Amino acid sequence: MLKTVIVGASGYTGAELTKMVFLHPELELSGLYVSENSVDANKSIGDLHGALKGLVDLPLQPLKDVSTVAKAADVVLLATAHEVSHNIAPTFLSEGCKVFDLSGAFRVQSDSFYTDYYGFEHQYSEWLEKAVYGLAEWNEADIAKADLVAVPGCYPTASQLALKPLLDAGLIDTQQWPVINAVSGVSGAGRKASMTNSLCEVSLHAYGVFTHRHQPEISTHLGCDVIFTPHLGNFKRGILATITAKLAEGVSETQVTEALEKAYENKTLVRPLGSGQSAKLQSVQNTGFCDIGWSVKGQHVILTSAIDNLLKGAASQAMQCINIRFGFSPLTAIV
Ligand SMILES: NC(=O)C1=CN([C@@H]2O[C@H](COP(=O)(O)OP(=O)(O)OC[C@H]3O[C@@H](n4cnc5c(N)ncnc54)[C@H](OP(=O)(O)O)[C@@H]3O)[C@@H](O)[C@H]2O)C=CC1
Ligand SMILES: CC(=O)N[C@@H](CCC(=O)OP(=O)(O)O)C(=O)O
Repeated sequence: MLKTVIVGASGYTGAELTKMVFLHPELELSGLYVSENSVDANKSIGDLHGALKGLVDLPLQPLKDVSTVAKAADVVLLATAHEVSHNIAPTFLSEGCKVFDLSGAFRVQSDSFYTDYYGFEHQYSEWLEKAVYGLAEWNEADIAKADLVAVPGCYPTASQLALKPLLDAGLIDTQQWPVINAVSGVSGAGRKASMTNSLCEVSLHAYGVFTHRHQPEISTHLGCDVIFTPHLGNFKRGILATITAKLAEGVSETQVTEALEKAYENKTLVRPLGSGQSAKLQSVQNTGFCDIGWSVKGQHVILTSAIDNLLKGAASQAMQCINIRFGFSPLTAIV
């Protein structure tokens, strides 16, 4: 059994991770942590997240000495804000832990990206270079050898899973940048209350127009410029991305269908729905699936991609990466 620690366990993705680690036959939940001065320190996680009550009643321990926690752990899941992950991941790594980071702290291998989009200067270029991007269906070989996995963001997961098969097959005319409009539920903003993510205050609106940090994350990993506009919707969880792209000259609907079906033929967690179908949130909420639908008219394709932001967009994708890294059966603790 691998001793597994979750930092940021009281948050939305932390609670999802806690449940999956509890269910995993090869992982032992050895510690749940929050910040040193957290208002939730020493509370039982089951008292904060009722769904866990009676299953996992471990206390949320204040994270004081990272080195000591690291020495007693094999696997570390960081469900913490970007800068927190950036600050503590290197200590876990230097103690030999395998680290799976849900934040954006190690996703894009460029120092200036962090000053431009995250507001802090990256201090750990060597770890940034070694980090493996955890887009599970596409990066298995590297994930299987990684010490540090940077689990992709939620919008980047939904967007890339739909576009990548078509780009890799050369079916997109990249002179016209694919346009991604995506709507997320408010749990995407985390558990801490604020006016911008209060369910009663949220209407349906775009945000981060031309400035959201997921635009460069998507472009970098796809190797193709995109226009990305996120929207916030007044529902709890899920992301629906609607993507419009221009097809290369002469590409048919059949080629689009074949590329998507071939890419995911042995990948249970990504479900190509078929031509003329639209992905919908209801089918993926509270699951680790990504559903993809598409339609072609003339030289354009419209793809729809739906995921649960907390699961496929974060915690269950992290669990896929753990399963790949340690050679466990791919769906363990997910389905
Ligand atoms: N929500 C989503 O849909 C997605 C989130 N992510 C990323 O995953 C990470 C976690 O997100 P989410 O679960 O939504 O966040 P939450 O805000 O819900 O939870 C954050 C957690 O981190 C803890 N924390 C804060 N500061 C520290 C610290 N210094 N040391 C240890 N623990 C700390 C918080 O507890 P306390 O403050 O009480 O200490 C809490 O447990 C973020 O990086 C986010 O960007 C990625 C994809 C999707
Ligand atoms: C609705 C909402 O606020 N969503 C978050 C994205 C959550 C996510 O994917 O997290 P990373 O920050 O780890 O990339 C946002 O737009 O900032």
